[in-house]
Amino acid sequence: CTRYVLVKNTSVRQGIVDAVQRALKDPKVTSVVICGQNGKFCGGADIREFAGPMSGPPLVPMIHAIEAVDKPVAAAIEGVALGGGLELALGCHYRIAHSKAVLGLPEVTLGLLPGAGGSQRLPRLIGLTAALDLITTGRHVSAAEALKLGILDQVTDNNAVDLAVEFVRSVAGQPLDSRRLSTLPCPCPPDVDSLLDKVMSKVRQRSRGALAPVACVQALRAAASLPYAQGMEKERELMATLFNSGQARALQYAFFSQRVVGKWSLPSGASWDNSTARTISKAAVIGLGTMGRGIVVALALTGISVVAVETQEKQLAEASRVVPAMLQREAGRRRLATPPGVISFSSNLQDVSEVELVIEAVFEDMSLKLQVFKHLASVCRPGTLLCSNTSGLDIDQLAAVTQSPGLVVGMHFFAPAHVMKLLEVVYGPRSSPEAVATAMQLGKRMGKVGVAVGNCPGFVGNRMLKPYLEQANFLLEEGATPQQVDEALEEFGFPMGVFRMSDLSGLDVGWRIRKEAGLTGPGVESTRTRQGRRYSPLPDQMCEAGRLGQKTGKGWYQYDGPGGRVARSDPWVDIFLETYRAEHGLVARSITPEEILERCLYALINEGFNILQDAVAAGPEDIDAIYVFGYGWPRHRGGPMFHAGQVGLGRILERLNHHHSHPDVPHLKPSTLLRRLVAAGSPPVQKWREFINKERVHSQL
Ligand SMILES: CCCCCCC/C=C/C(=O)SCCNC(=O)CCNC(=O)[C@H](O)C(C)(C)COP(=O)(O)OP(=O)(O)OC[C@H]1O[C@@H](n2cnc3c(N)ncnc32)[C@H](O)[C@@H]1OP(=O)(O)O
Repeated sequence: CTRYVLVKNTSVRQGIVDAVQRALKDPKVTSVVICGQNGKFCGGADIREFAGPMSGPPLVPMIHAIEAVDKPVAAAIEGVALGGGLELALGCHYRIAHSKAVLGLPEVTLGLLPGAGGSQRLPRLIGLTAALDLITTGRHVSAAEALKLGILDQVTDNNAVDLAVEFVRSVAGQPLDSRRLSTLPCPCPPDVDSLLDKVMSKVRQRSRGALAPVACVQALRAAASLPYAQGMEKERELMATLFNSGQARALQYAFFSQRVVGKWSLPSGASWDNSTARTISKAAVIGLGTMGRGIVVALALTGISVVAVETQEKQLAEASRVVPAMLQREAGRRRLATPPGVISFSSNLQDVSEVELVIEAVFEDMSLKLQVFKHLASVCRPGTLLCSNTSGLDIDQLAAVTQSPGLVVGMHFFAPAHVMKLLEVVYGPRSSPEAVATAMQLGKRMGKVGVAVGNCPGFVGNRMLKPYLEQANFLLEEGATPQQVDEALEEFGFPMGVFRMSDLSGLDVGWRIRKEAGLTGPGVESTRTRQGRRYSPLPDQMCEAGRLGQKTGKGWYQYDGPGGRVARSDPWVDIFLETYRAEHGLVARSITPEEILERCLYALINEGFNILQDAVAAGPEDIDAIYVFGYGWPRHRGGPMFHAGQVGLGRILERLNHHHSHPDVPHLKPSTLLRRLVAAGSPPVQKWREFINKERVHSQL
């Protein structure tokens, strides 16, 4: 990393060891201040170095040696003190920070724990309860919060290094024993065991199957119950287990994927570093349903003035009441004092004439969207960027009805739009680099992880979801229950299985799309083959029976009335499935969780390979970021494409071939790209981009 001082970087550690030794030996030095370069204290270990063997002075003894020094040592924290950076500061006797500094122990988000004494020193400094919160969530805290928690001794709006120098001079000669955290007892509440048990069950529930949060609680239990040296031994053991786990590799990959997708590039050669984004200060949102309202809030939170338009009076009145409250709540959650943006509500499309960018968020219906785009093209001043919040419709068709198709892109938000991190920025064949750059930059301002994707039905996320859903329905036909399928997926780490999710989002969403595609509806014959492919009419029949999910109180599960949230299995569904199988001459068989995972996940992964092959996504990181941030793919499994690499591409190919050859499980024909990767010796995921580009040059894809 060029911008942050990283302690695992060998030369930095060696530099600190040498300087401290010089200071110790020099009788003229009475006190020491450790600071970073260029206003940044330390971002922690260099994550890239985790892949190789560690060289140079180890961190743990280095921090211990600093703590043992008999001259006062202060950390002057500017910018960030994260991970190993904060652990270094905890080894110092005093911590002085600038008011804008950010502190934290985010190791858990990288599949690790604070393994340079942080898990043992922090609870001794701020108490077990607060340390459990910071270490198991990895959340960053402001200097003000850190001061309140007791992590910092002083905070300044002026120069933190100057203050630290003045401070350590003032305490030179004073006893340091009480400042050496490793020597202190850990302040614990009286019911320490019950607290630890409670936190353990919370982290297990929150991050199903993730190892690091569990190890963090174990390390903190050691801090609470053991002397420091034994606690350190436990920290070392736990760290060694985590360090070599696939989960740490997956989470570190996810950290870099999130940054890789920001450096977008299009097949045309346009990219983040050769395209100029416009800065937007006034925008409009058309359509104030659930999505539109969330988008208005997300925009307003960035300080952009928003014209919120809804032509239906009732919906407009409701939105005018609900949106300000949503904005207030979200601003509070993000600890923003007052919502900065200004929102004006209108029922007149004419009122968007002065804005720089419009996001259309009307109902997902092409003819309606075309009508809105035509209208916008006539109302907006020339040069206005027109974006559609569509989840899979053709962006180019929308662009075609405007005078400037280059200024049209898709901005696919995920519900709730002011909360969910993912934003697919969809470029059509005519979208200009400027339009893509502006949408990506706007996404970043809204705190989203923006991923630039090509224009095809469903884009990346929903295109991959289709074969996944299809296989889940086929499994019901073959003998599985919705609970069995959901349990296998939830055990894998999804927060919700496919049927529970479908009940939450409403079964009618997919029903409408299938009707538009002519797959179901009046006049369509009720067979298990439609448009030449195996088709399961099960979800259509559920909708026909009025079971639309949570909103009707009944779907794949039953709920306590419409809008109910707690899913309970429903004997009606079992009878429905049995009757269906009998009608179609299907004999239920027993289906294992392994088969469920293979059929659902490998189908989704296979579509991911097709997407890479078609250049709809620039690289596997794009797909993985989409799935982690928008579709609940467990982050500790990196993303579907990373997971494929972990399982082994050869194995995925073999299982897809196996299911594909089964007479009743078509659709799983392995993608050409997957075959070619396997033939090339299954290179690691980080090499796929290069491989694909080479194959494309040689016309092998
Ligand atoms: C017995 C063994 C003992 C070993 C114990 C080791 C214990 C220590 C463990 C750790 O310290 S783990 C690392 C903890 N630190 C972090 O998790 C910080 C991660 N970084 C961030 O949160 C952010 O990057 C930031 C520092 C808050 C800055 O955010 P900003 O938005 O300003 O910039 P970014 O785009 O995120 O980053 C810029 C650039 O820097 C790269 N980078 C950032 N942090 C690291 C890192 N820790 N390691 C490697 N590289 C890092 C990032 O990827 C960007 O690179 P480019 O994309 O520009 O190439």
